[in-house]
Amino acid sequence: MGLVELLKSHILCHLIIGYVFLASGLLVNLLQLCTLPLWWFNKQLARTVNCRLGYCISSQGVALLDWWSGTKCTLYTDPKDYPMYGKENGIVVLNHNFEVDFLCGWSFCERFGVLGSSKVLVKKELAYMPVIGWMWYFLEIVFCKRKWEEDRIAVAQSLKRLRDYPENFWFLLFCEGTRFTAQKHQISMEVAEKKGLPKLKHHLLPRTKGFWVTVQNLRGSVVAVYDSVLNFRNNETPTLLGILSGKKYHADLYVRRIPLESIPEGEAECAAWLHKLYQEKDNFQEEYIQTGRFPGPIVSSPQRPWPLVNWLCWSVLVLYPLGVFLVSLVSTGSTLSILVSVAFCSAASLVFRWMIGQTEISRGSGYGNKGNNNG
Ligand SMILES: CCCCC/C=C\C/C=C\CCCCCCCC(=O)SCCNC(=O)CCNC(=O)[C@H](O)C(C)(C)COP(=O)(O)OP(=O)(O)OC[C@H]1O[C@@H](n2cnc3c(N)ncnc32)[C@H](O)[C@@H]1OP(=O)(O)O
Ligand SMILES: CCCCCCCCCCCCCCCCCC(=O)OC[C@@H](O)COP(=O)(O)O
Repeated sequence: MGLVELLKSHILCHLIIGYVFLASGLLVNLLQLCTLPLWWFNKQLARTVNCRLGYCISSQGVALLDWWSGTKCTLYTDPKDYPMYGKENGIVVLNHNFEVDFLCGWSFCERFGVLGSSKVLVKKELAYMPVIGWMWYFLEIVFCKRKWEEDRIAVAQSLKRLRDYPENFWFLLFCEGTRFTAQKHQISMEVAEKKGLPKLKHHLLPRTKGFWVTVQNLRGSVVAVYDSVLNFRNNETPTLLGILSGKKYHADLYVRRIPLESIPEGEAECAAWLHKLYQEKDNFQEEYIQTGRFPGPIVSSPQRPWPLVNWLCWSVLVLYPLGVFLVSLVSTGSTLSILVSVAFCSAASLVFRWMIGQTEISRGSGYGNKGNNNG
């Protein structure tokens, strides 16, 4: 292991990265709070400002993936569709097998200039997470309880609000509703069998209501569905802790652009369309596993330097006062103030570790497990 690798895997580096993320993130949350009065005077300006502020947080995740761990993300897509990416609103339908799929998603959003404005249908539990969850309130992210009876009105209302959004956005949908595990897969295939649907090998059976309600409510504002399939080379299953330790992975993403007008309007027809899409996605995954590649050509989608620049700026901004504080603490501080500072740092480290834990499939919810549809 080289010196740089050793350094990247050192806990002190992780603590510094965690501190920069939490301190800058909470500062940005505070700035977002300050934009509240602006919503009354100029809603569109408030939204644009919040997109920029949100970028300050989510691009740190991209910097971690692209620049710190050096993970490569390769795009397979039709070159004819490529110029449209980032220039129109799209619904992204992605498989949900990996703990860092959201980071790869963010990385592609960044490359196409839609990171600050990117949206997702996300479980309500994540709304309470400091920094990310609080940022999402101001970005008008759509939250769901994964209980259709309670979600149907609220989700439709949140979606309707996005119709006049001033920035181009990608709306991410994990139609499987939860991360892939062997047990959830087995149970969802029992449901598929009962419904007379073909079995899927690499996906859970998609939940169709969220997709239908999204397509219905964003019609006219969203132009296309981006059917996306993500996998990692060498059968790797990357983790956020691995990325934090500087481990390099290689992601491959296949994107297929499907015009929204080709999707049926009726609920049953739309559900059937989605089930067919998942059978095709399953075939693409099988092809990847057999051949190590997705169909179609590789299109170069270069990284931009802005996530790194943003990260360095925030690091200077929050590490400098920390340094000054630590020097004065050591030189003039009482034992009590040193103890209080140590306790505070330990609590912040625990919060950071807890946030990372939210990405871990082994700590995932029981939703989709037997007798626990909504756990
Ligand atoms: C590549 C570019 C990427 C771009 C990235 C862009 C943006 C990035 C932005 C942010 C990144 C951050 C990422 C954060 C990640 C976190 C994401 C999540 O939180 S995923 C979880 C939340 N999302 C969803 O659940 C979406 C999918 N779910 C739905 O659509 C649901 O329908 C619902 C609207 C949530 C409602 O949930 P409910 O449980 O009530 O579902 P249903 O009514 O659909 O369920 C009943 C239905 O399902 C059948 N059933 C029962 N058991 C199962 C089972 N195990 N598997 C499948 N189906 C099952 C049951 O028979 C019912 O069937 P029917 O509909 O016929 O009645
Ligand atoms: C410098 C930059 C540092 C960045 C460090 C980032 C620190 C930690 C940030 C955590 C951010 C987490 C935000 C997204 C969490 C995504 C978790 C996820 O994918 O949710 C799963 C749900 O879909 C389904 O849940 P399950 O039913 O599978 O359970």
